[in-house]
Amino acid sequence: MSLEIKNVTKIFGTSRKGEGFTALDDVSLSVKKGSSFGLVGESGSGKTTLTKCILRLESLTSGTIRFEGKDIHALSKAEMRRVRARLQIVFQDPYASLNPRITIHDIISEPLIIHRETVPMSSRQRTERVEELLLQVGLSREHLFRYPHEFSGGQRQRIGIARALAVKPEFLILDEPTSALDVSVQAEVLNLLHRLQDELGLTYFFISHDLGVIRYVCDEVAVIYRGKLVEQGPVDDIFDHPKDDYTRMLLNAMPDPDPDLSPFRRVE
Ligand SMILES: Nc1ncnc2c1ncn2[C@@H]1O[C@H](COP(=O)(O)OP(=O)(O)OP(=O)(O)O)[C@@H](O)[C@H]1O
Repeated sequence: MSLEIKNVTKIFGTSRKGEGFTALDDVSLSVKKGSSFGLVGESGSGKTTLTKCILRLESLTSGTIRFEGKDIHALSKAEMRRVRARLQIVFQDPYASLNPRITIHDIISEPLIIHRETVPMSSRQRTERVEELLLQVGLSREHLFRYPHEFSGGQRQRIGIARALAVKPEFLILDEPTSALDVSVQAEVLNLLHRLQDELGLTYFFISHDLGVIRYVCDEVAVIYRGKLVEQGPVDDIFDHPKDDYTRMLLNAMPDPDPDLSPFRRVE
């Protein structure tokens, strides 16, 4: 198993009297190596909190999170640094997540510099790696020394993906990676993610409030509502035979439940 989350509870602002806000309530899920696991839920349901707990940016109130068998919240700082190199994140907003003042070369090089102990490289090797990554995500060498404002939203998200792949991670957290993009551009980025998963054997933890995207990308899905997982299982089972009222409500609110009519058709 790549990622195993067991009975995770996160309570914010616990006082001595034990009061607080329960953002995650006894959440358990497992992500198989090489699969795409979708986490779907409306705004405020706890998706970001769970991501932060996986990345150890938030502590847990109780429960465990294991990445490749290692208890993330029990690792030393040095061990956690090594885990972080294998577990990267692509952020929702490709406009906000790229520093406008530095070149694409420097943006994509950043993780290679941060993780230089784990992945030692000369500056020449770094530039070669950045060039290779640009080609991998459908950009080219001539983009190396340009700045983020010279790119479209879809191209910026490709740069964000290249940055996440720089240190050759096994696991990508994709936090609403296409929700800031136009629908036609979303499909391109999703097709790119599919191709990269096949080529590089990546495992995806895909966060979205968009069920169309989840159905297109994921093998398994968990539905989160007010910090609780209300339903989880293979995507087709959950979409075709939802058991929970909240899942049914989400599916009914979906504008286009027929995947054959979806703009997210896979381009082989
Ligand atoms: N540091 C914090 N202190 C107190 N409450 C918090 C904190 N962080 C998040 N919360 C609360 O936890 C709940 C879950 O928030 P979270 O950001 O995880 O939701 P989300 O599903 O990611 O939403 P969105 O899709 O809007 O990003 C929200 O009610 C939020 O107000």
